Amino acid sequence: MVSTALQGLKNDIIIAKHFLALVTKISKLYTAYITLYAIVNCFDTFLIIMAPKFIIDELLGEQRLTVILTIIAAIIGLKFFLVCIKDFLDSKINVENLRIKEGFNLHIGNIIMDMPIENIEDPKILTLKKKAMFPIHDQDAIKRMLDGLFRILQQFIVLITIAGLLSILNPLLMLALLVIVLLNVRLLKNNQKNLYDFNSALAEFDKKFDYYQNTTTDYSFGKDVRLYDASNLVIGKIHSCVKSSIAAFFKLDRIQGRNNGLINVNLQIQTLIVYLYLAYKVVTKSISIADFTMYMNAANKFSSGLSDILSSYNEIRQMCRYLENYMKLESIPAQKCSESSSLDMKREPVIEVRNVWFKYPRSHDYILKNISITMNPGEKISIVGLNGAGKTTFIKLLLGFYEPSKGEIYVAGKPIKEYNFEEYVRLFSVVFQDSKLFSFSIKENLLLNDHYHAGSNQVVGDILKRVSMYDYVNSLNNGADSLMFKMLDDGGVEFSGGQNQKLVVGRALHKNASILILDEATSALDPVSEKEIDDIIDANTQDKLVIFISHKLSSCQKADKVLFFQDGEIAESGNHKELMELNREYAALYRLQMENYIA
Ligand SMILES: Nc1ncnc2c1ncn2[C@@H]1O[C@H](COP(=O)(O)OP(=O)(O)OP(=O)(O)O)[C@@H](O)[C@H]1O
Repeated sequence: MVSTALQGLKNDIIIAKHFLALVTKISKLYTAYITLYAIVNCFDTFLIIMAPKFIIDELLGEQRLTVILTIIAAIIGLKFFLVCIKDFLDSKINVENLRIKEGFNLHIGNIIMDMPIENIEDPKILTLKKKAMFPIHDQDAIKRMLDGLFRILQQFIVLITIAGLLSILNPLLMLALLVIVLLNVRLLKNNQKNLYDFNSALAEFDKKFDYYQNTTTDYSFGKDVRLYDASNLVIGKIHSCVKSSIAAFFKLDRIQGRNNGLINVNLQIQTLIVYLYLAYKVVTKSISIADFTMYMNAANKFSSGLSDILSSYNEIRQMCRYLENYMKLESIPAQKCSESSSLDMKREPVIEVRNVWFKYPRSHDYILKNISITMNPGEKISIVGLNGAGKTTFIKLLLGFYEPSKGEIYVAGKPIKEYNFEEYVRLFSVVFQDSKLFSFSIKENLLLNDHYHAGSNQVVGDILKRVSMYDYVNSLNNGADSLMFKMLDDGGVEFSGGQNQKLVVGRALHKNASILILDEATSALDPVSEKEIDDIIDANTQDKLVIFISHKLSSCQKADKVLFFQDGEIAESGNHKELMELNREYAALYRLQMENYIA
């Protein structure tokens, strides 16, 4: 039991130290301001305890007007000085607190951007992200933890002084105060445990609520919601989510209310004990009226100080529980590992897929089964198959987003996992059907990090010409500097699905990587644009390995190799002619598609 408690304490110290170090890295001044605040608060407390004694002593003693006025002036002056310092520190701490929040946002953003894609798709990681960010955004966890640490420091100084004062009067009185404080701490601890459980449950509700809410406001969902009359279903899900979170809130409120009531009763009992004891001391002339006031203040400050230390500690523990999730998220290794070997640029990036099996994390069934294939530079490879056959999954493995469950993929003679990820993905230009454009300018979207470079306007012009968008973009008021989409600015430009896809293809061609992957890249294009883009791709990728996934089997005719995926396996492979002669599934599907076109 004791060792578990010690282990818990050790854990909390590690967490607190970690966050203190992170905070100091973001803002060096924050800890300095908050320490100064704690020291000023100590002075304030001593002033509250001692000041009345001096006045009352003089009032009940010699009653010298000048002395009384001097004491009052000194107290007011000192109090004013302390308040000014506290106000000054408060404003500084608030500013630094904002800086720290932003710093943590940036930190978490970097962690997520560096995370392997498989983690970003993982619902458990999404919940962990929610749980990690919730306390920082909604609970002010960092500030509360640091406040707690410095409150403990402050109260510790105060308590040692008061404990000495009260022990001289009567050690038993101190013991009684200690017992009541401990009872209250237990109740507070119970409150905090319930609050933690509640907030953990709330993160789950929040994740669902955000998703459902998004379906009501996101334009891309909006179309389907209206067309398929799904609004009742979505609203029903929001209602049930809200109902569950309200029920959890009521439960929390009931427990907190009961505990807070008991804490108040204990506090009243404590006040009664101290009043009775000090009154007895005054009646028996053991202490003066001024001493009565001073001891009364000291006793109040002692119990409130001790409660504060213990509740601060509980608060720190609770914040540590919250922040553990943040540390768990931080501990997820980034996609790249720096000691990985470099790509040998002199070697041709031949891809050899050797007996690869794959299932998604936490899934039972293999999505890819015993895939083996070699792909050489300059080859045009078409991957086809019915929905769900595993085509995109295969691409995700090639890109190193996921590692095979069994088998290995070699590129330029080395397993993918031995490469530095950032360097490895430079080999690929990829266009997915749902590739994203950002709400940035057209130029930034096309060039990304290269948009700062000199001559970037010329480069953008060339890209736009290649994808037949030059005239259209030039006709816009701000040309290639026009902001895309209206999310951030009403003046943003909204392109059609096909135009967006042309820009995505332009971005991929500009990257000029050795391997081009097109996953249904031209599915949103009209026949004229599709032919244009196909020609552009053909003209720009002569020496490159091009892998394209398409449901239009006619596109396979120009491929050097067609891989027909069926239930996660390469069921047929060869060129179009060979597969037609084989006269199996591919040939049947091809004929079916041709008949449909003719019909
Ligand atoms: N992130 C994921 N987690 C778990 N299963 C997944 C995930 N992504 C895809 N799957 C499953 O893997 C299987 C293959 O999906 P994949 O997207 O690779 O098929 P596809 O051949 O590209 O299909 P389509 O032609 O419809 O695009 C599907 O059954 C799908 O449900």
